[in-house]
Amino acid sequence: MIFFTVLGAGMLIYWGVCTVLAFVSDCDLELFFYEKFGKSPRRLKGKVVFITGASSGIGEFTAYALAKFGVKLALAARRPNELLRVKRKCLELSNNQLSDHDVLVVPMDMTDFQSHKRHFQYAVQHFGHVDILFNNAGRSQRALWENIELEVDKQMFDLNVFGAVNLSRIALDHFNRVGSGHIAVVTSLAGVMGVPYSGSYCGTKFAVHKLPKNIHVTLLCPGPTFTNFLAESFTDKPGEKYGLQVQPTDKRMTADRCGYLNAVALVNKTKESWMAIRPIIPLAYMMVYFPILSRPNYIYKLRDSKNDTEINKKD
Ligand SMILES: NC(=O)c1ccc[n+]([C@@H]2O[C@H](COP(=O)([O-])OP(=O)(O)OC[C@H]3O[C@@H](n4cnc5c(N)ncnc54)[C@H](O)[C@@H]3O)[C@@H](O)[C@H]2O)c1
Repeated sequence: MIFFTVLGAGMLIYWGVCTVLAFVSDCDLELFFYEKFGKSPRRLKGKVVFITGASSGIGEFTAYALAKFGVKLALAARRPNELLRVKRKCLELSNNQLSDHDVLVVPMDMTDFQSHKRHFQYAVQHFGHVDILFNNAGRSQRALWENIELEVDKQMFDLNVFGAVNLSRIALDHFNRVGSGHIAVVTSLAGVMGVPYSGSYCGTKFAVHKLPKNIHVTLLCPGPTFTNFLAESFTDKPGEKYGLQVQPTDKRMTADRCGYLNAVALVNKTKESWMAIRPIIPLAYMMVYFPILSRPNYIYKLRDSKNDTEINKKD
């Protein structure tokens, strides 16, 4: 009995501290601690990181955050010109820590699974090895779940889930051979708690939270971030893009800040890190610790049972 009382009190204190700190910080308690007192991303200098979706948004800014600390990079995405632009900026930001040879451009489509091995091997041959695979390429969605055509679900799972799964298996084979390695996956807070109008997207993000963990895996869960995300989002129809540009007045984390927090999470090898502007993190803590709050059915039931009582009273 005493054991459970102490355990309960401990959990309440932990939850309280997390929630209070989350109101003053833009990330979860563990990442908040590591940013202040943990290892600096400087320690990643000389490591090789393979980043997918490096041509824009979170992938691009994570590449910049790492380049500033002298991390060697394989930049993968579909558009070679955009990757070359990111490469030039990485070299500039590295302040002479990186040479042209240290930033490799790898044009590839994540849904062309047959090509994954060839592209990953290209980076391995170029650098001699890869230390970290940073699975980031992905697209969101804006659509009412009941209207989504199955083809859209399939395309989304191909990109957000099977692309990362297939490439991670190839990387794992390499990591097993060289005896070390680290896989990171940019999922989302939408993989921690459901968000409206993004049914299949949440499904893809929850799915990658369940990757097997026989190697160190870091799950990175950003909330809303300034990127091309909404412009590129799937809708309910195959081939359509949502096409909404985020506005400077929108409340979102900058991709620059998100990229830096990703670098902190990588060097400190966190298991799961959340990052978002206030007050999304305390909300996430509440949803995770009190999941009943995220079940609208429960609220409806409460309302219905109140109505029933009132009807019964009238009867
Ligand atoms: N922006 C947000 O608010 C937000 C929030 C949570 C999670 N995320 C996640 O962050 C990741 C990056 O998204 P972003 O916000 O930077 O969006 P973005 O559209 O700016 O970047 C997506 C990147 O993925 C690449 N990509 C898309 N399809 C590809 C394909 N078939 N093959 C290879 N590369 C492909 C794009 O070229 C681009 O480089 C995604 O996994 C997304 O789910 C974003």
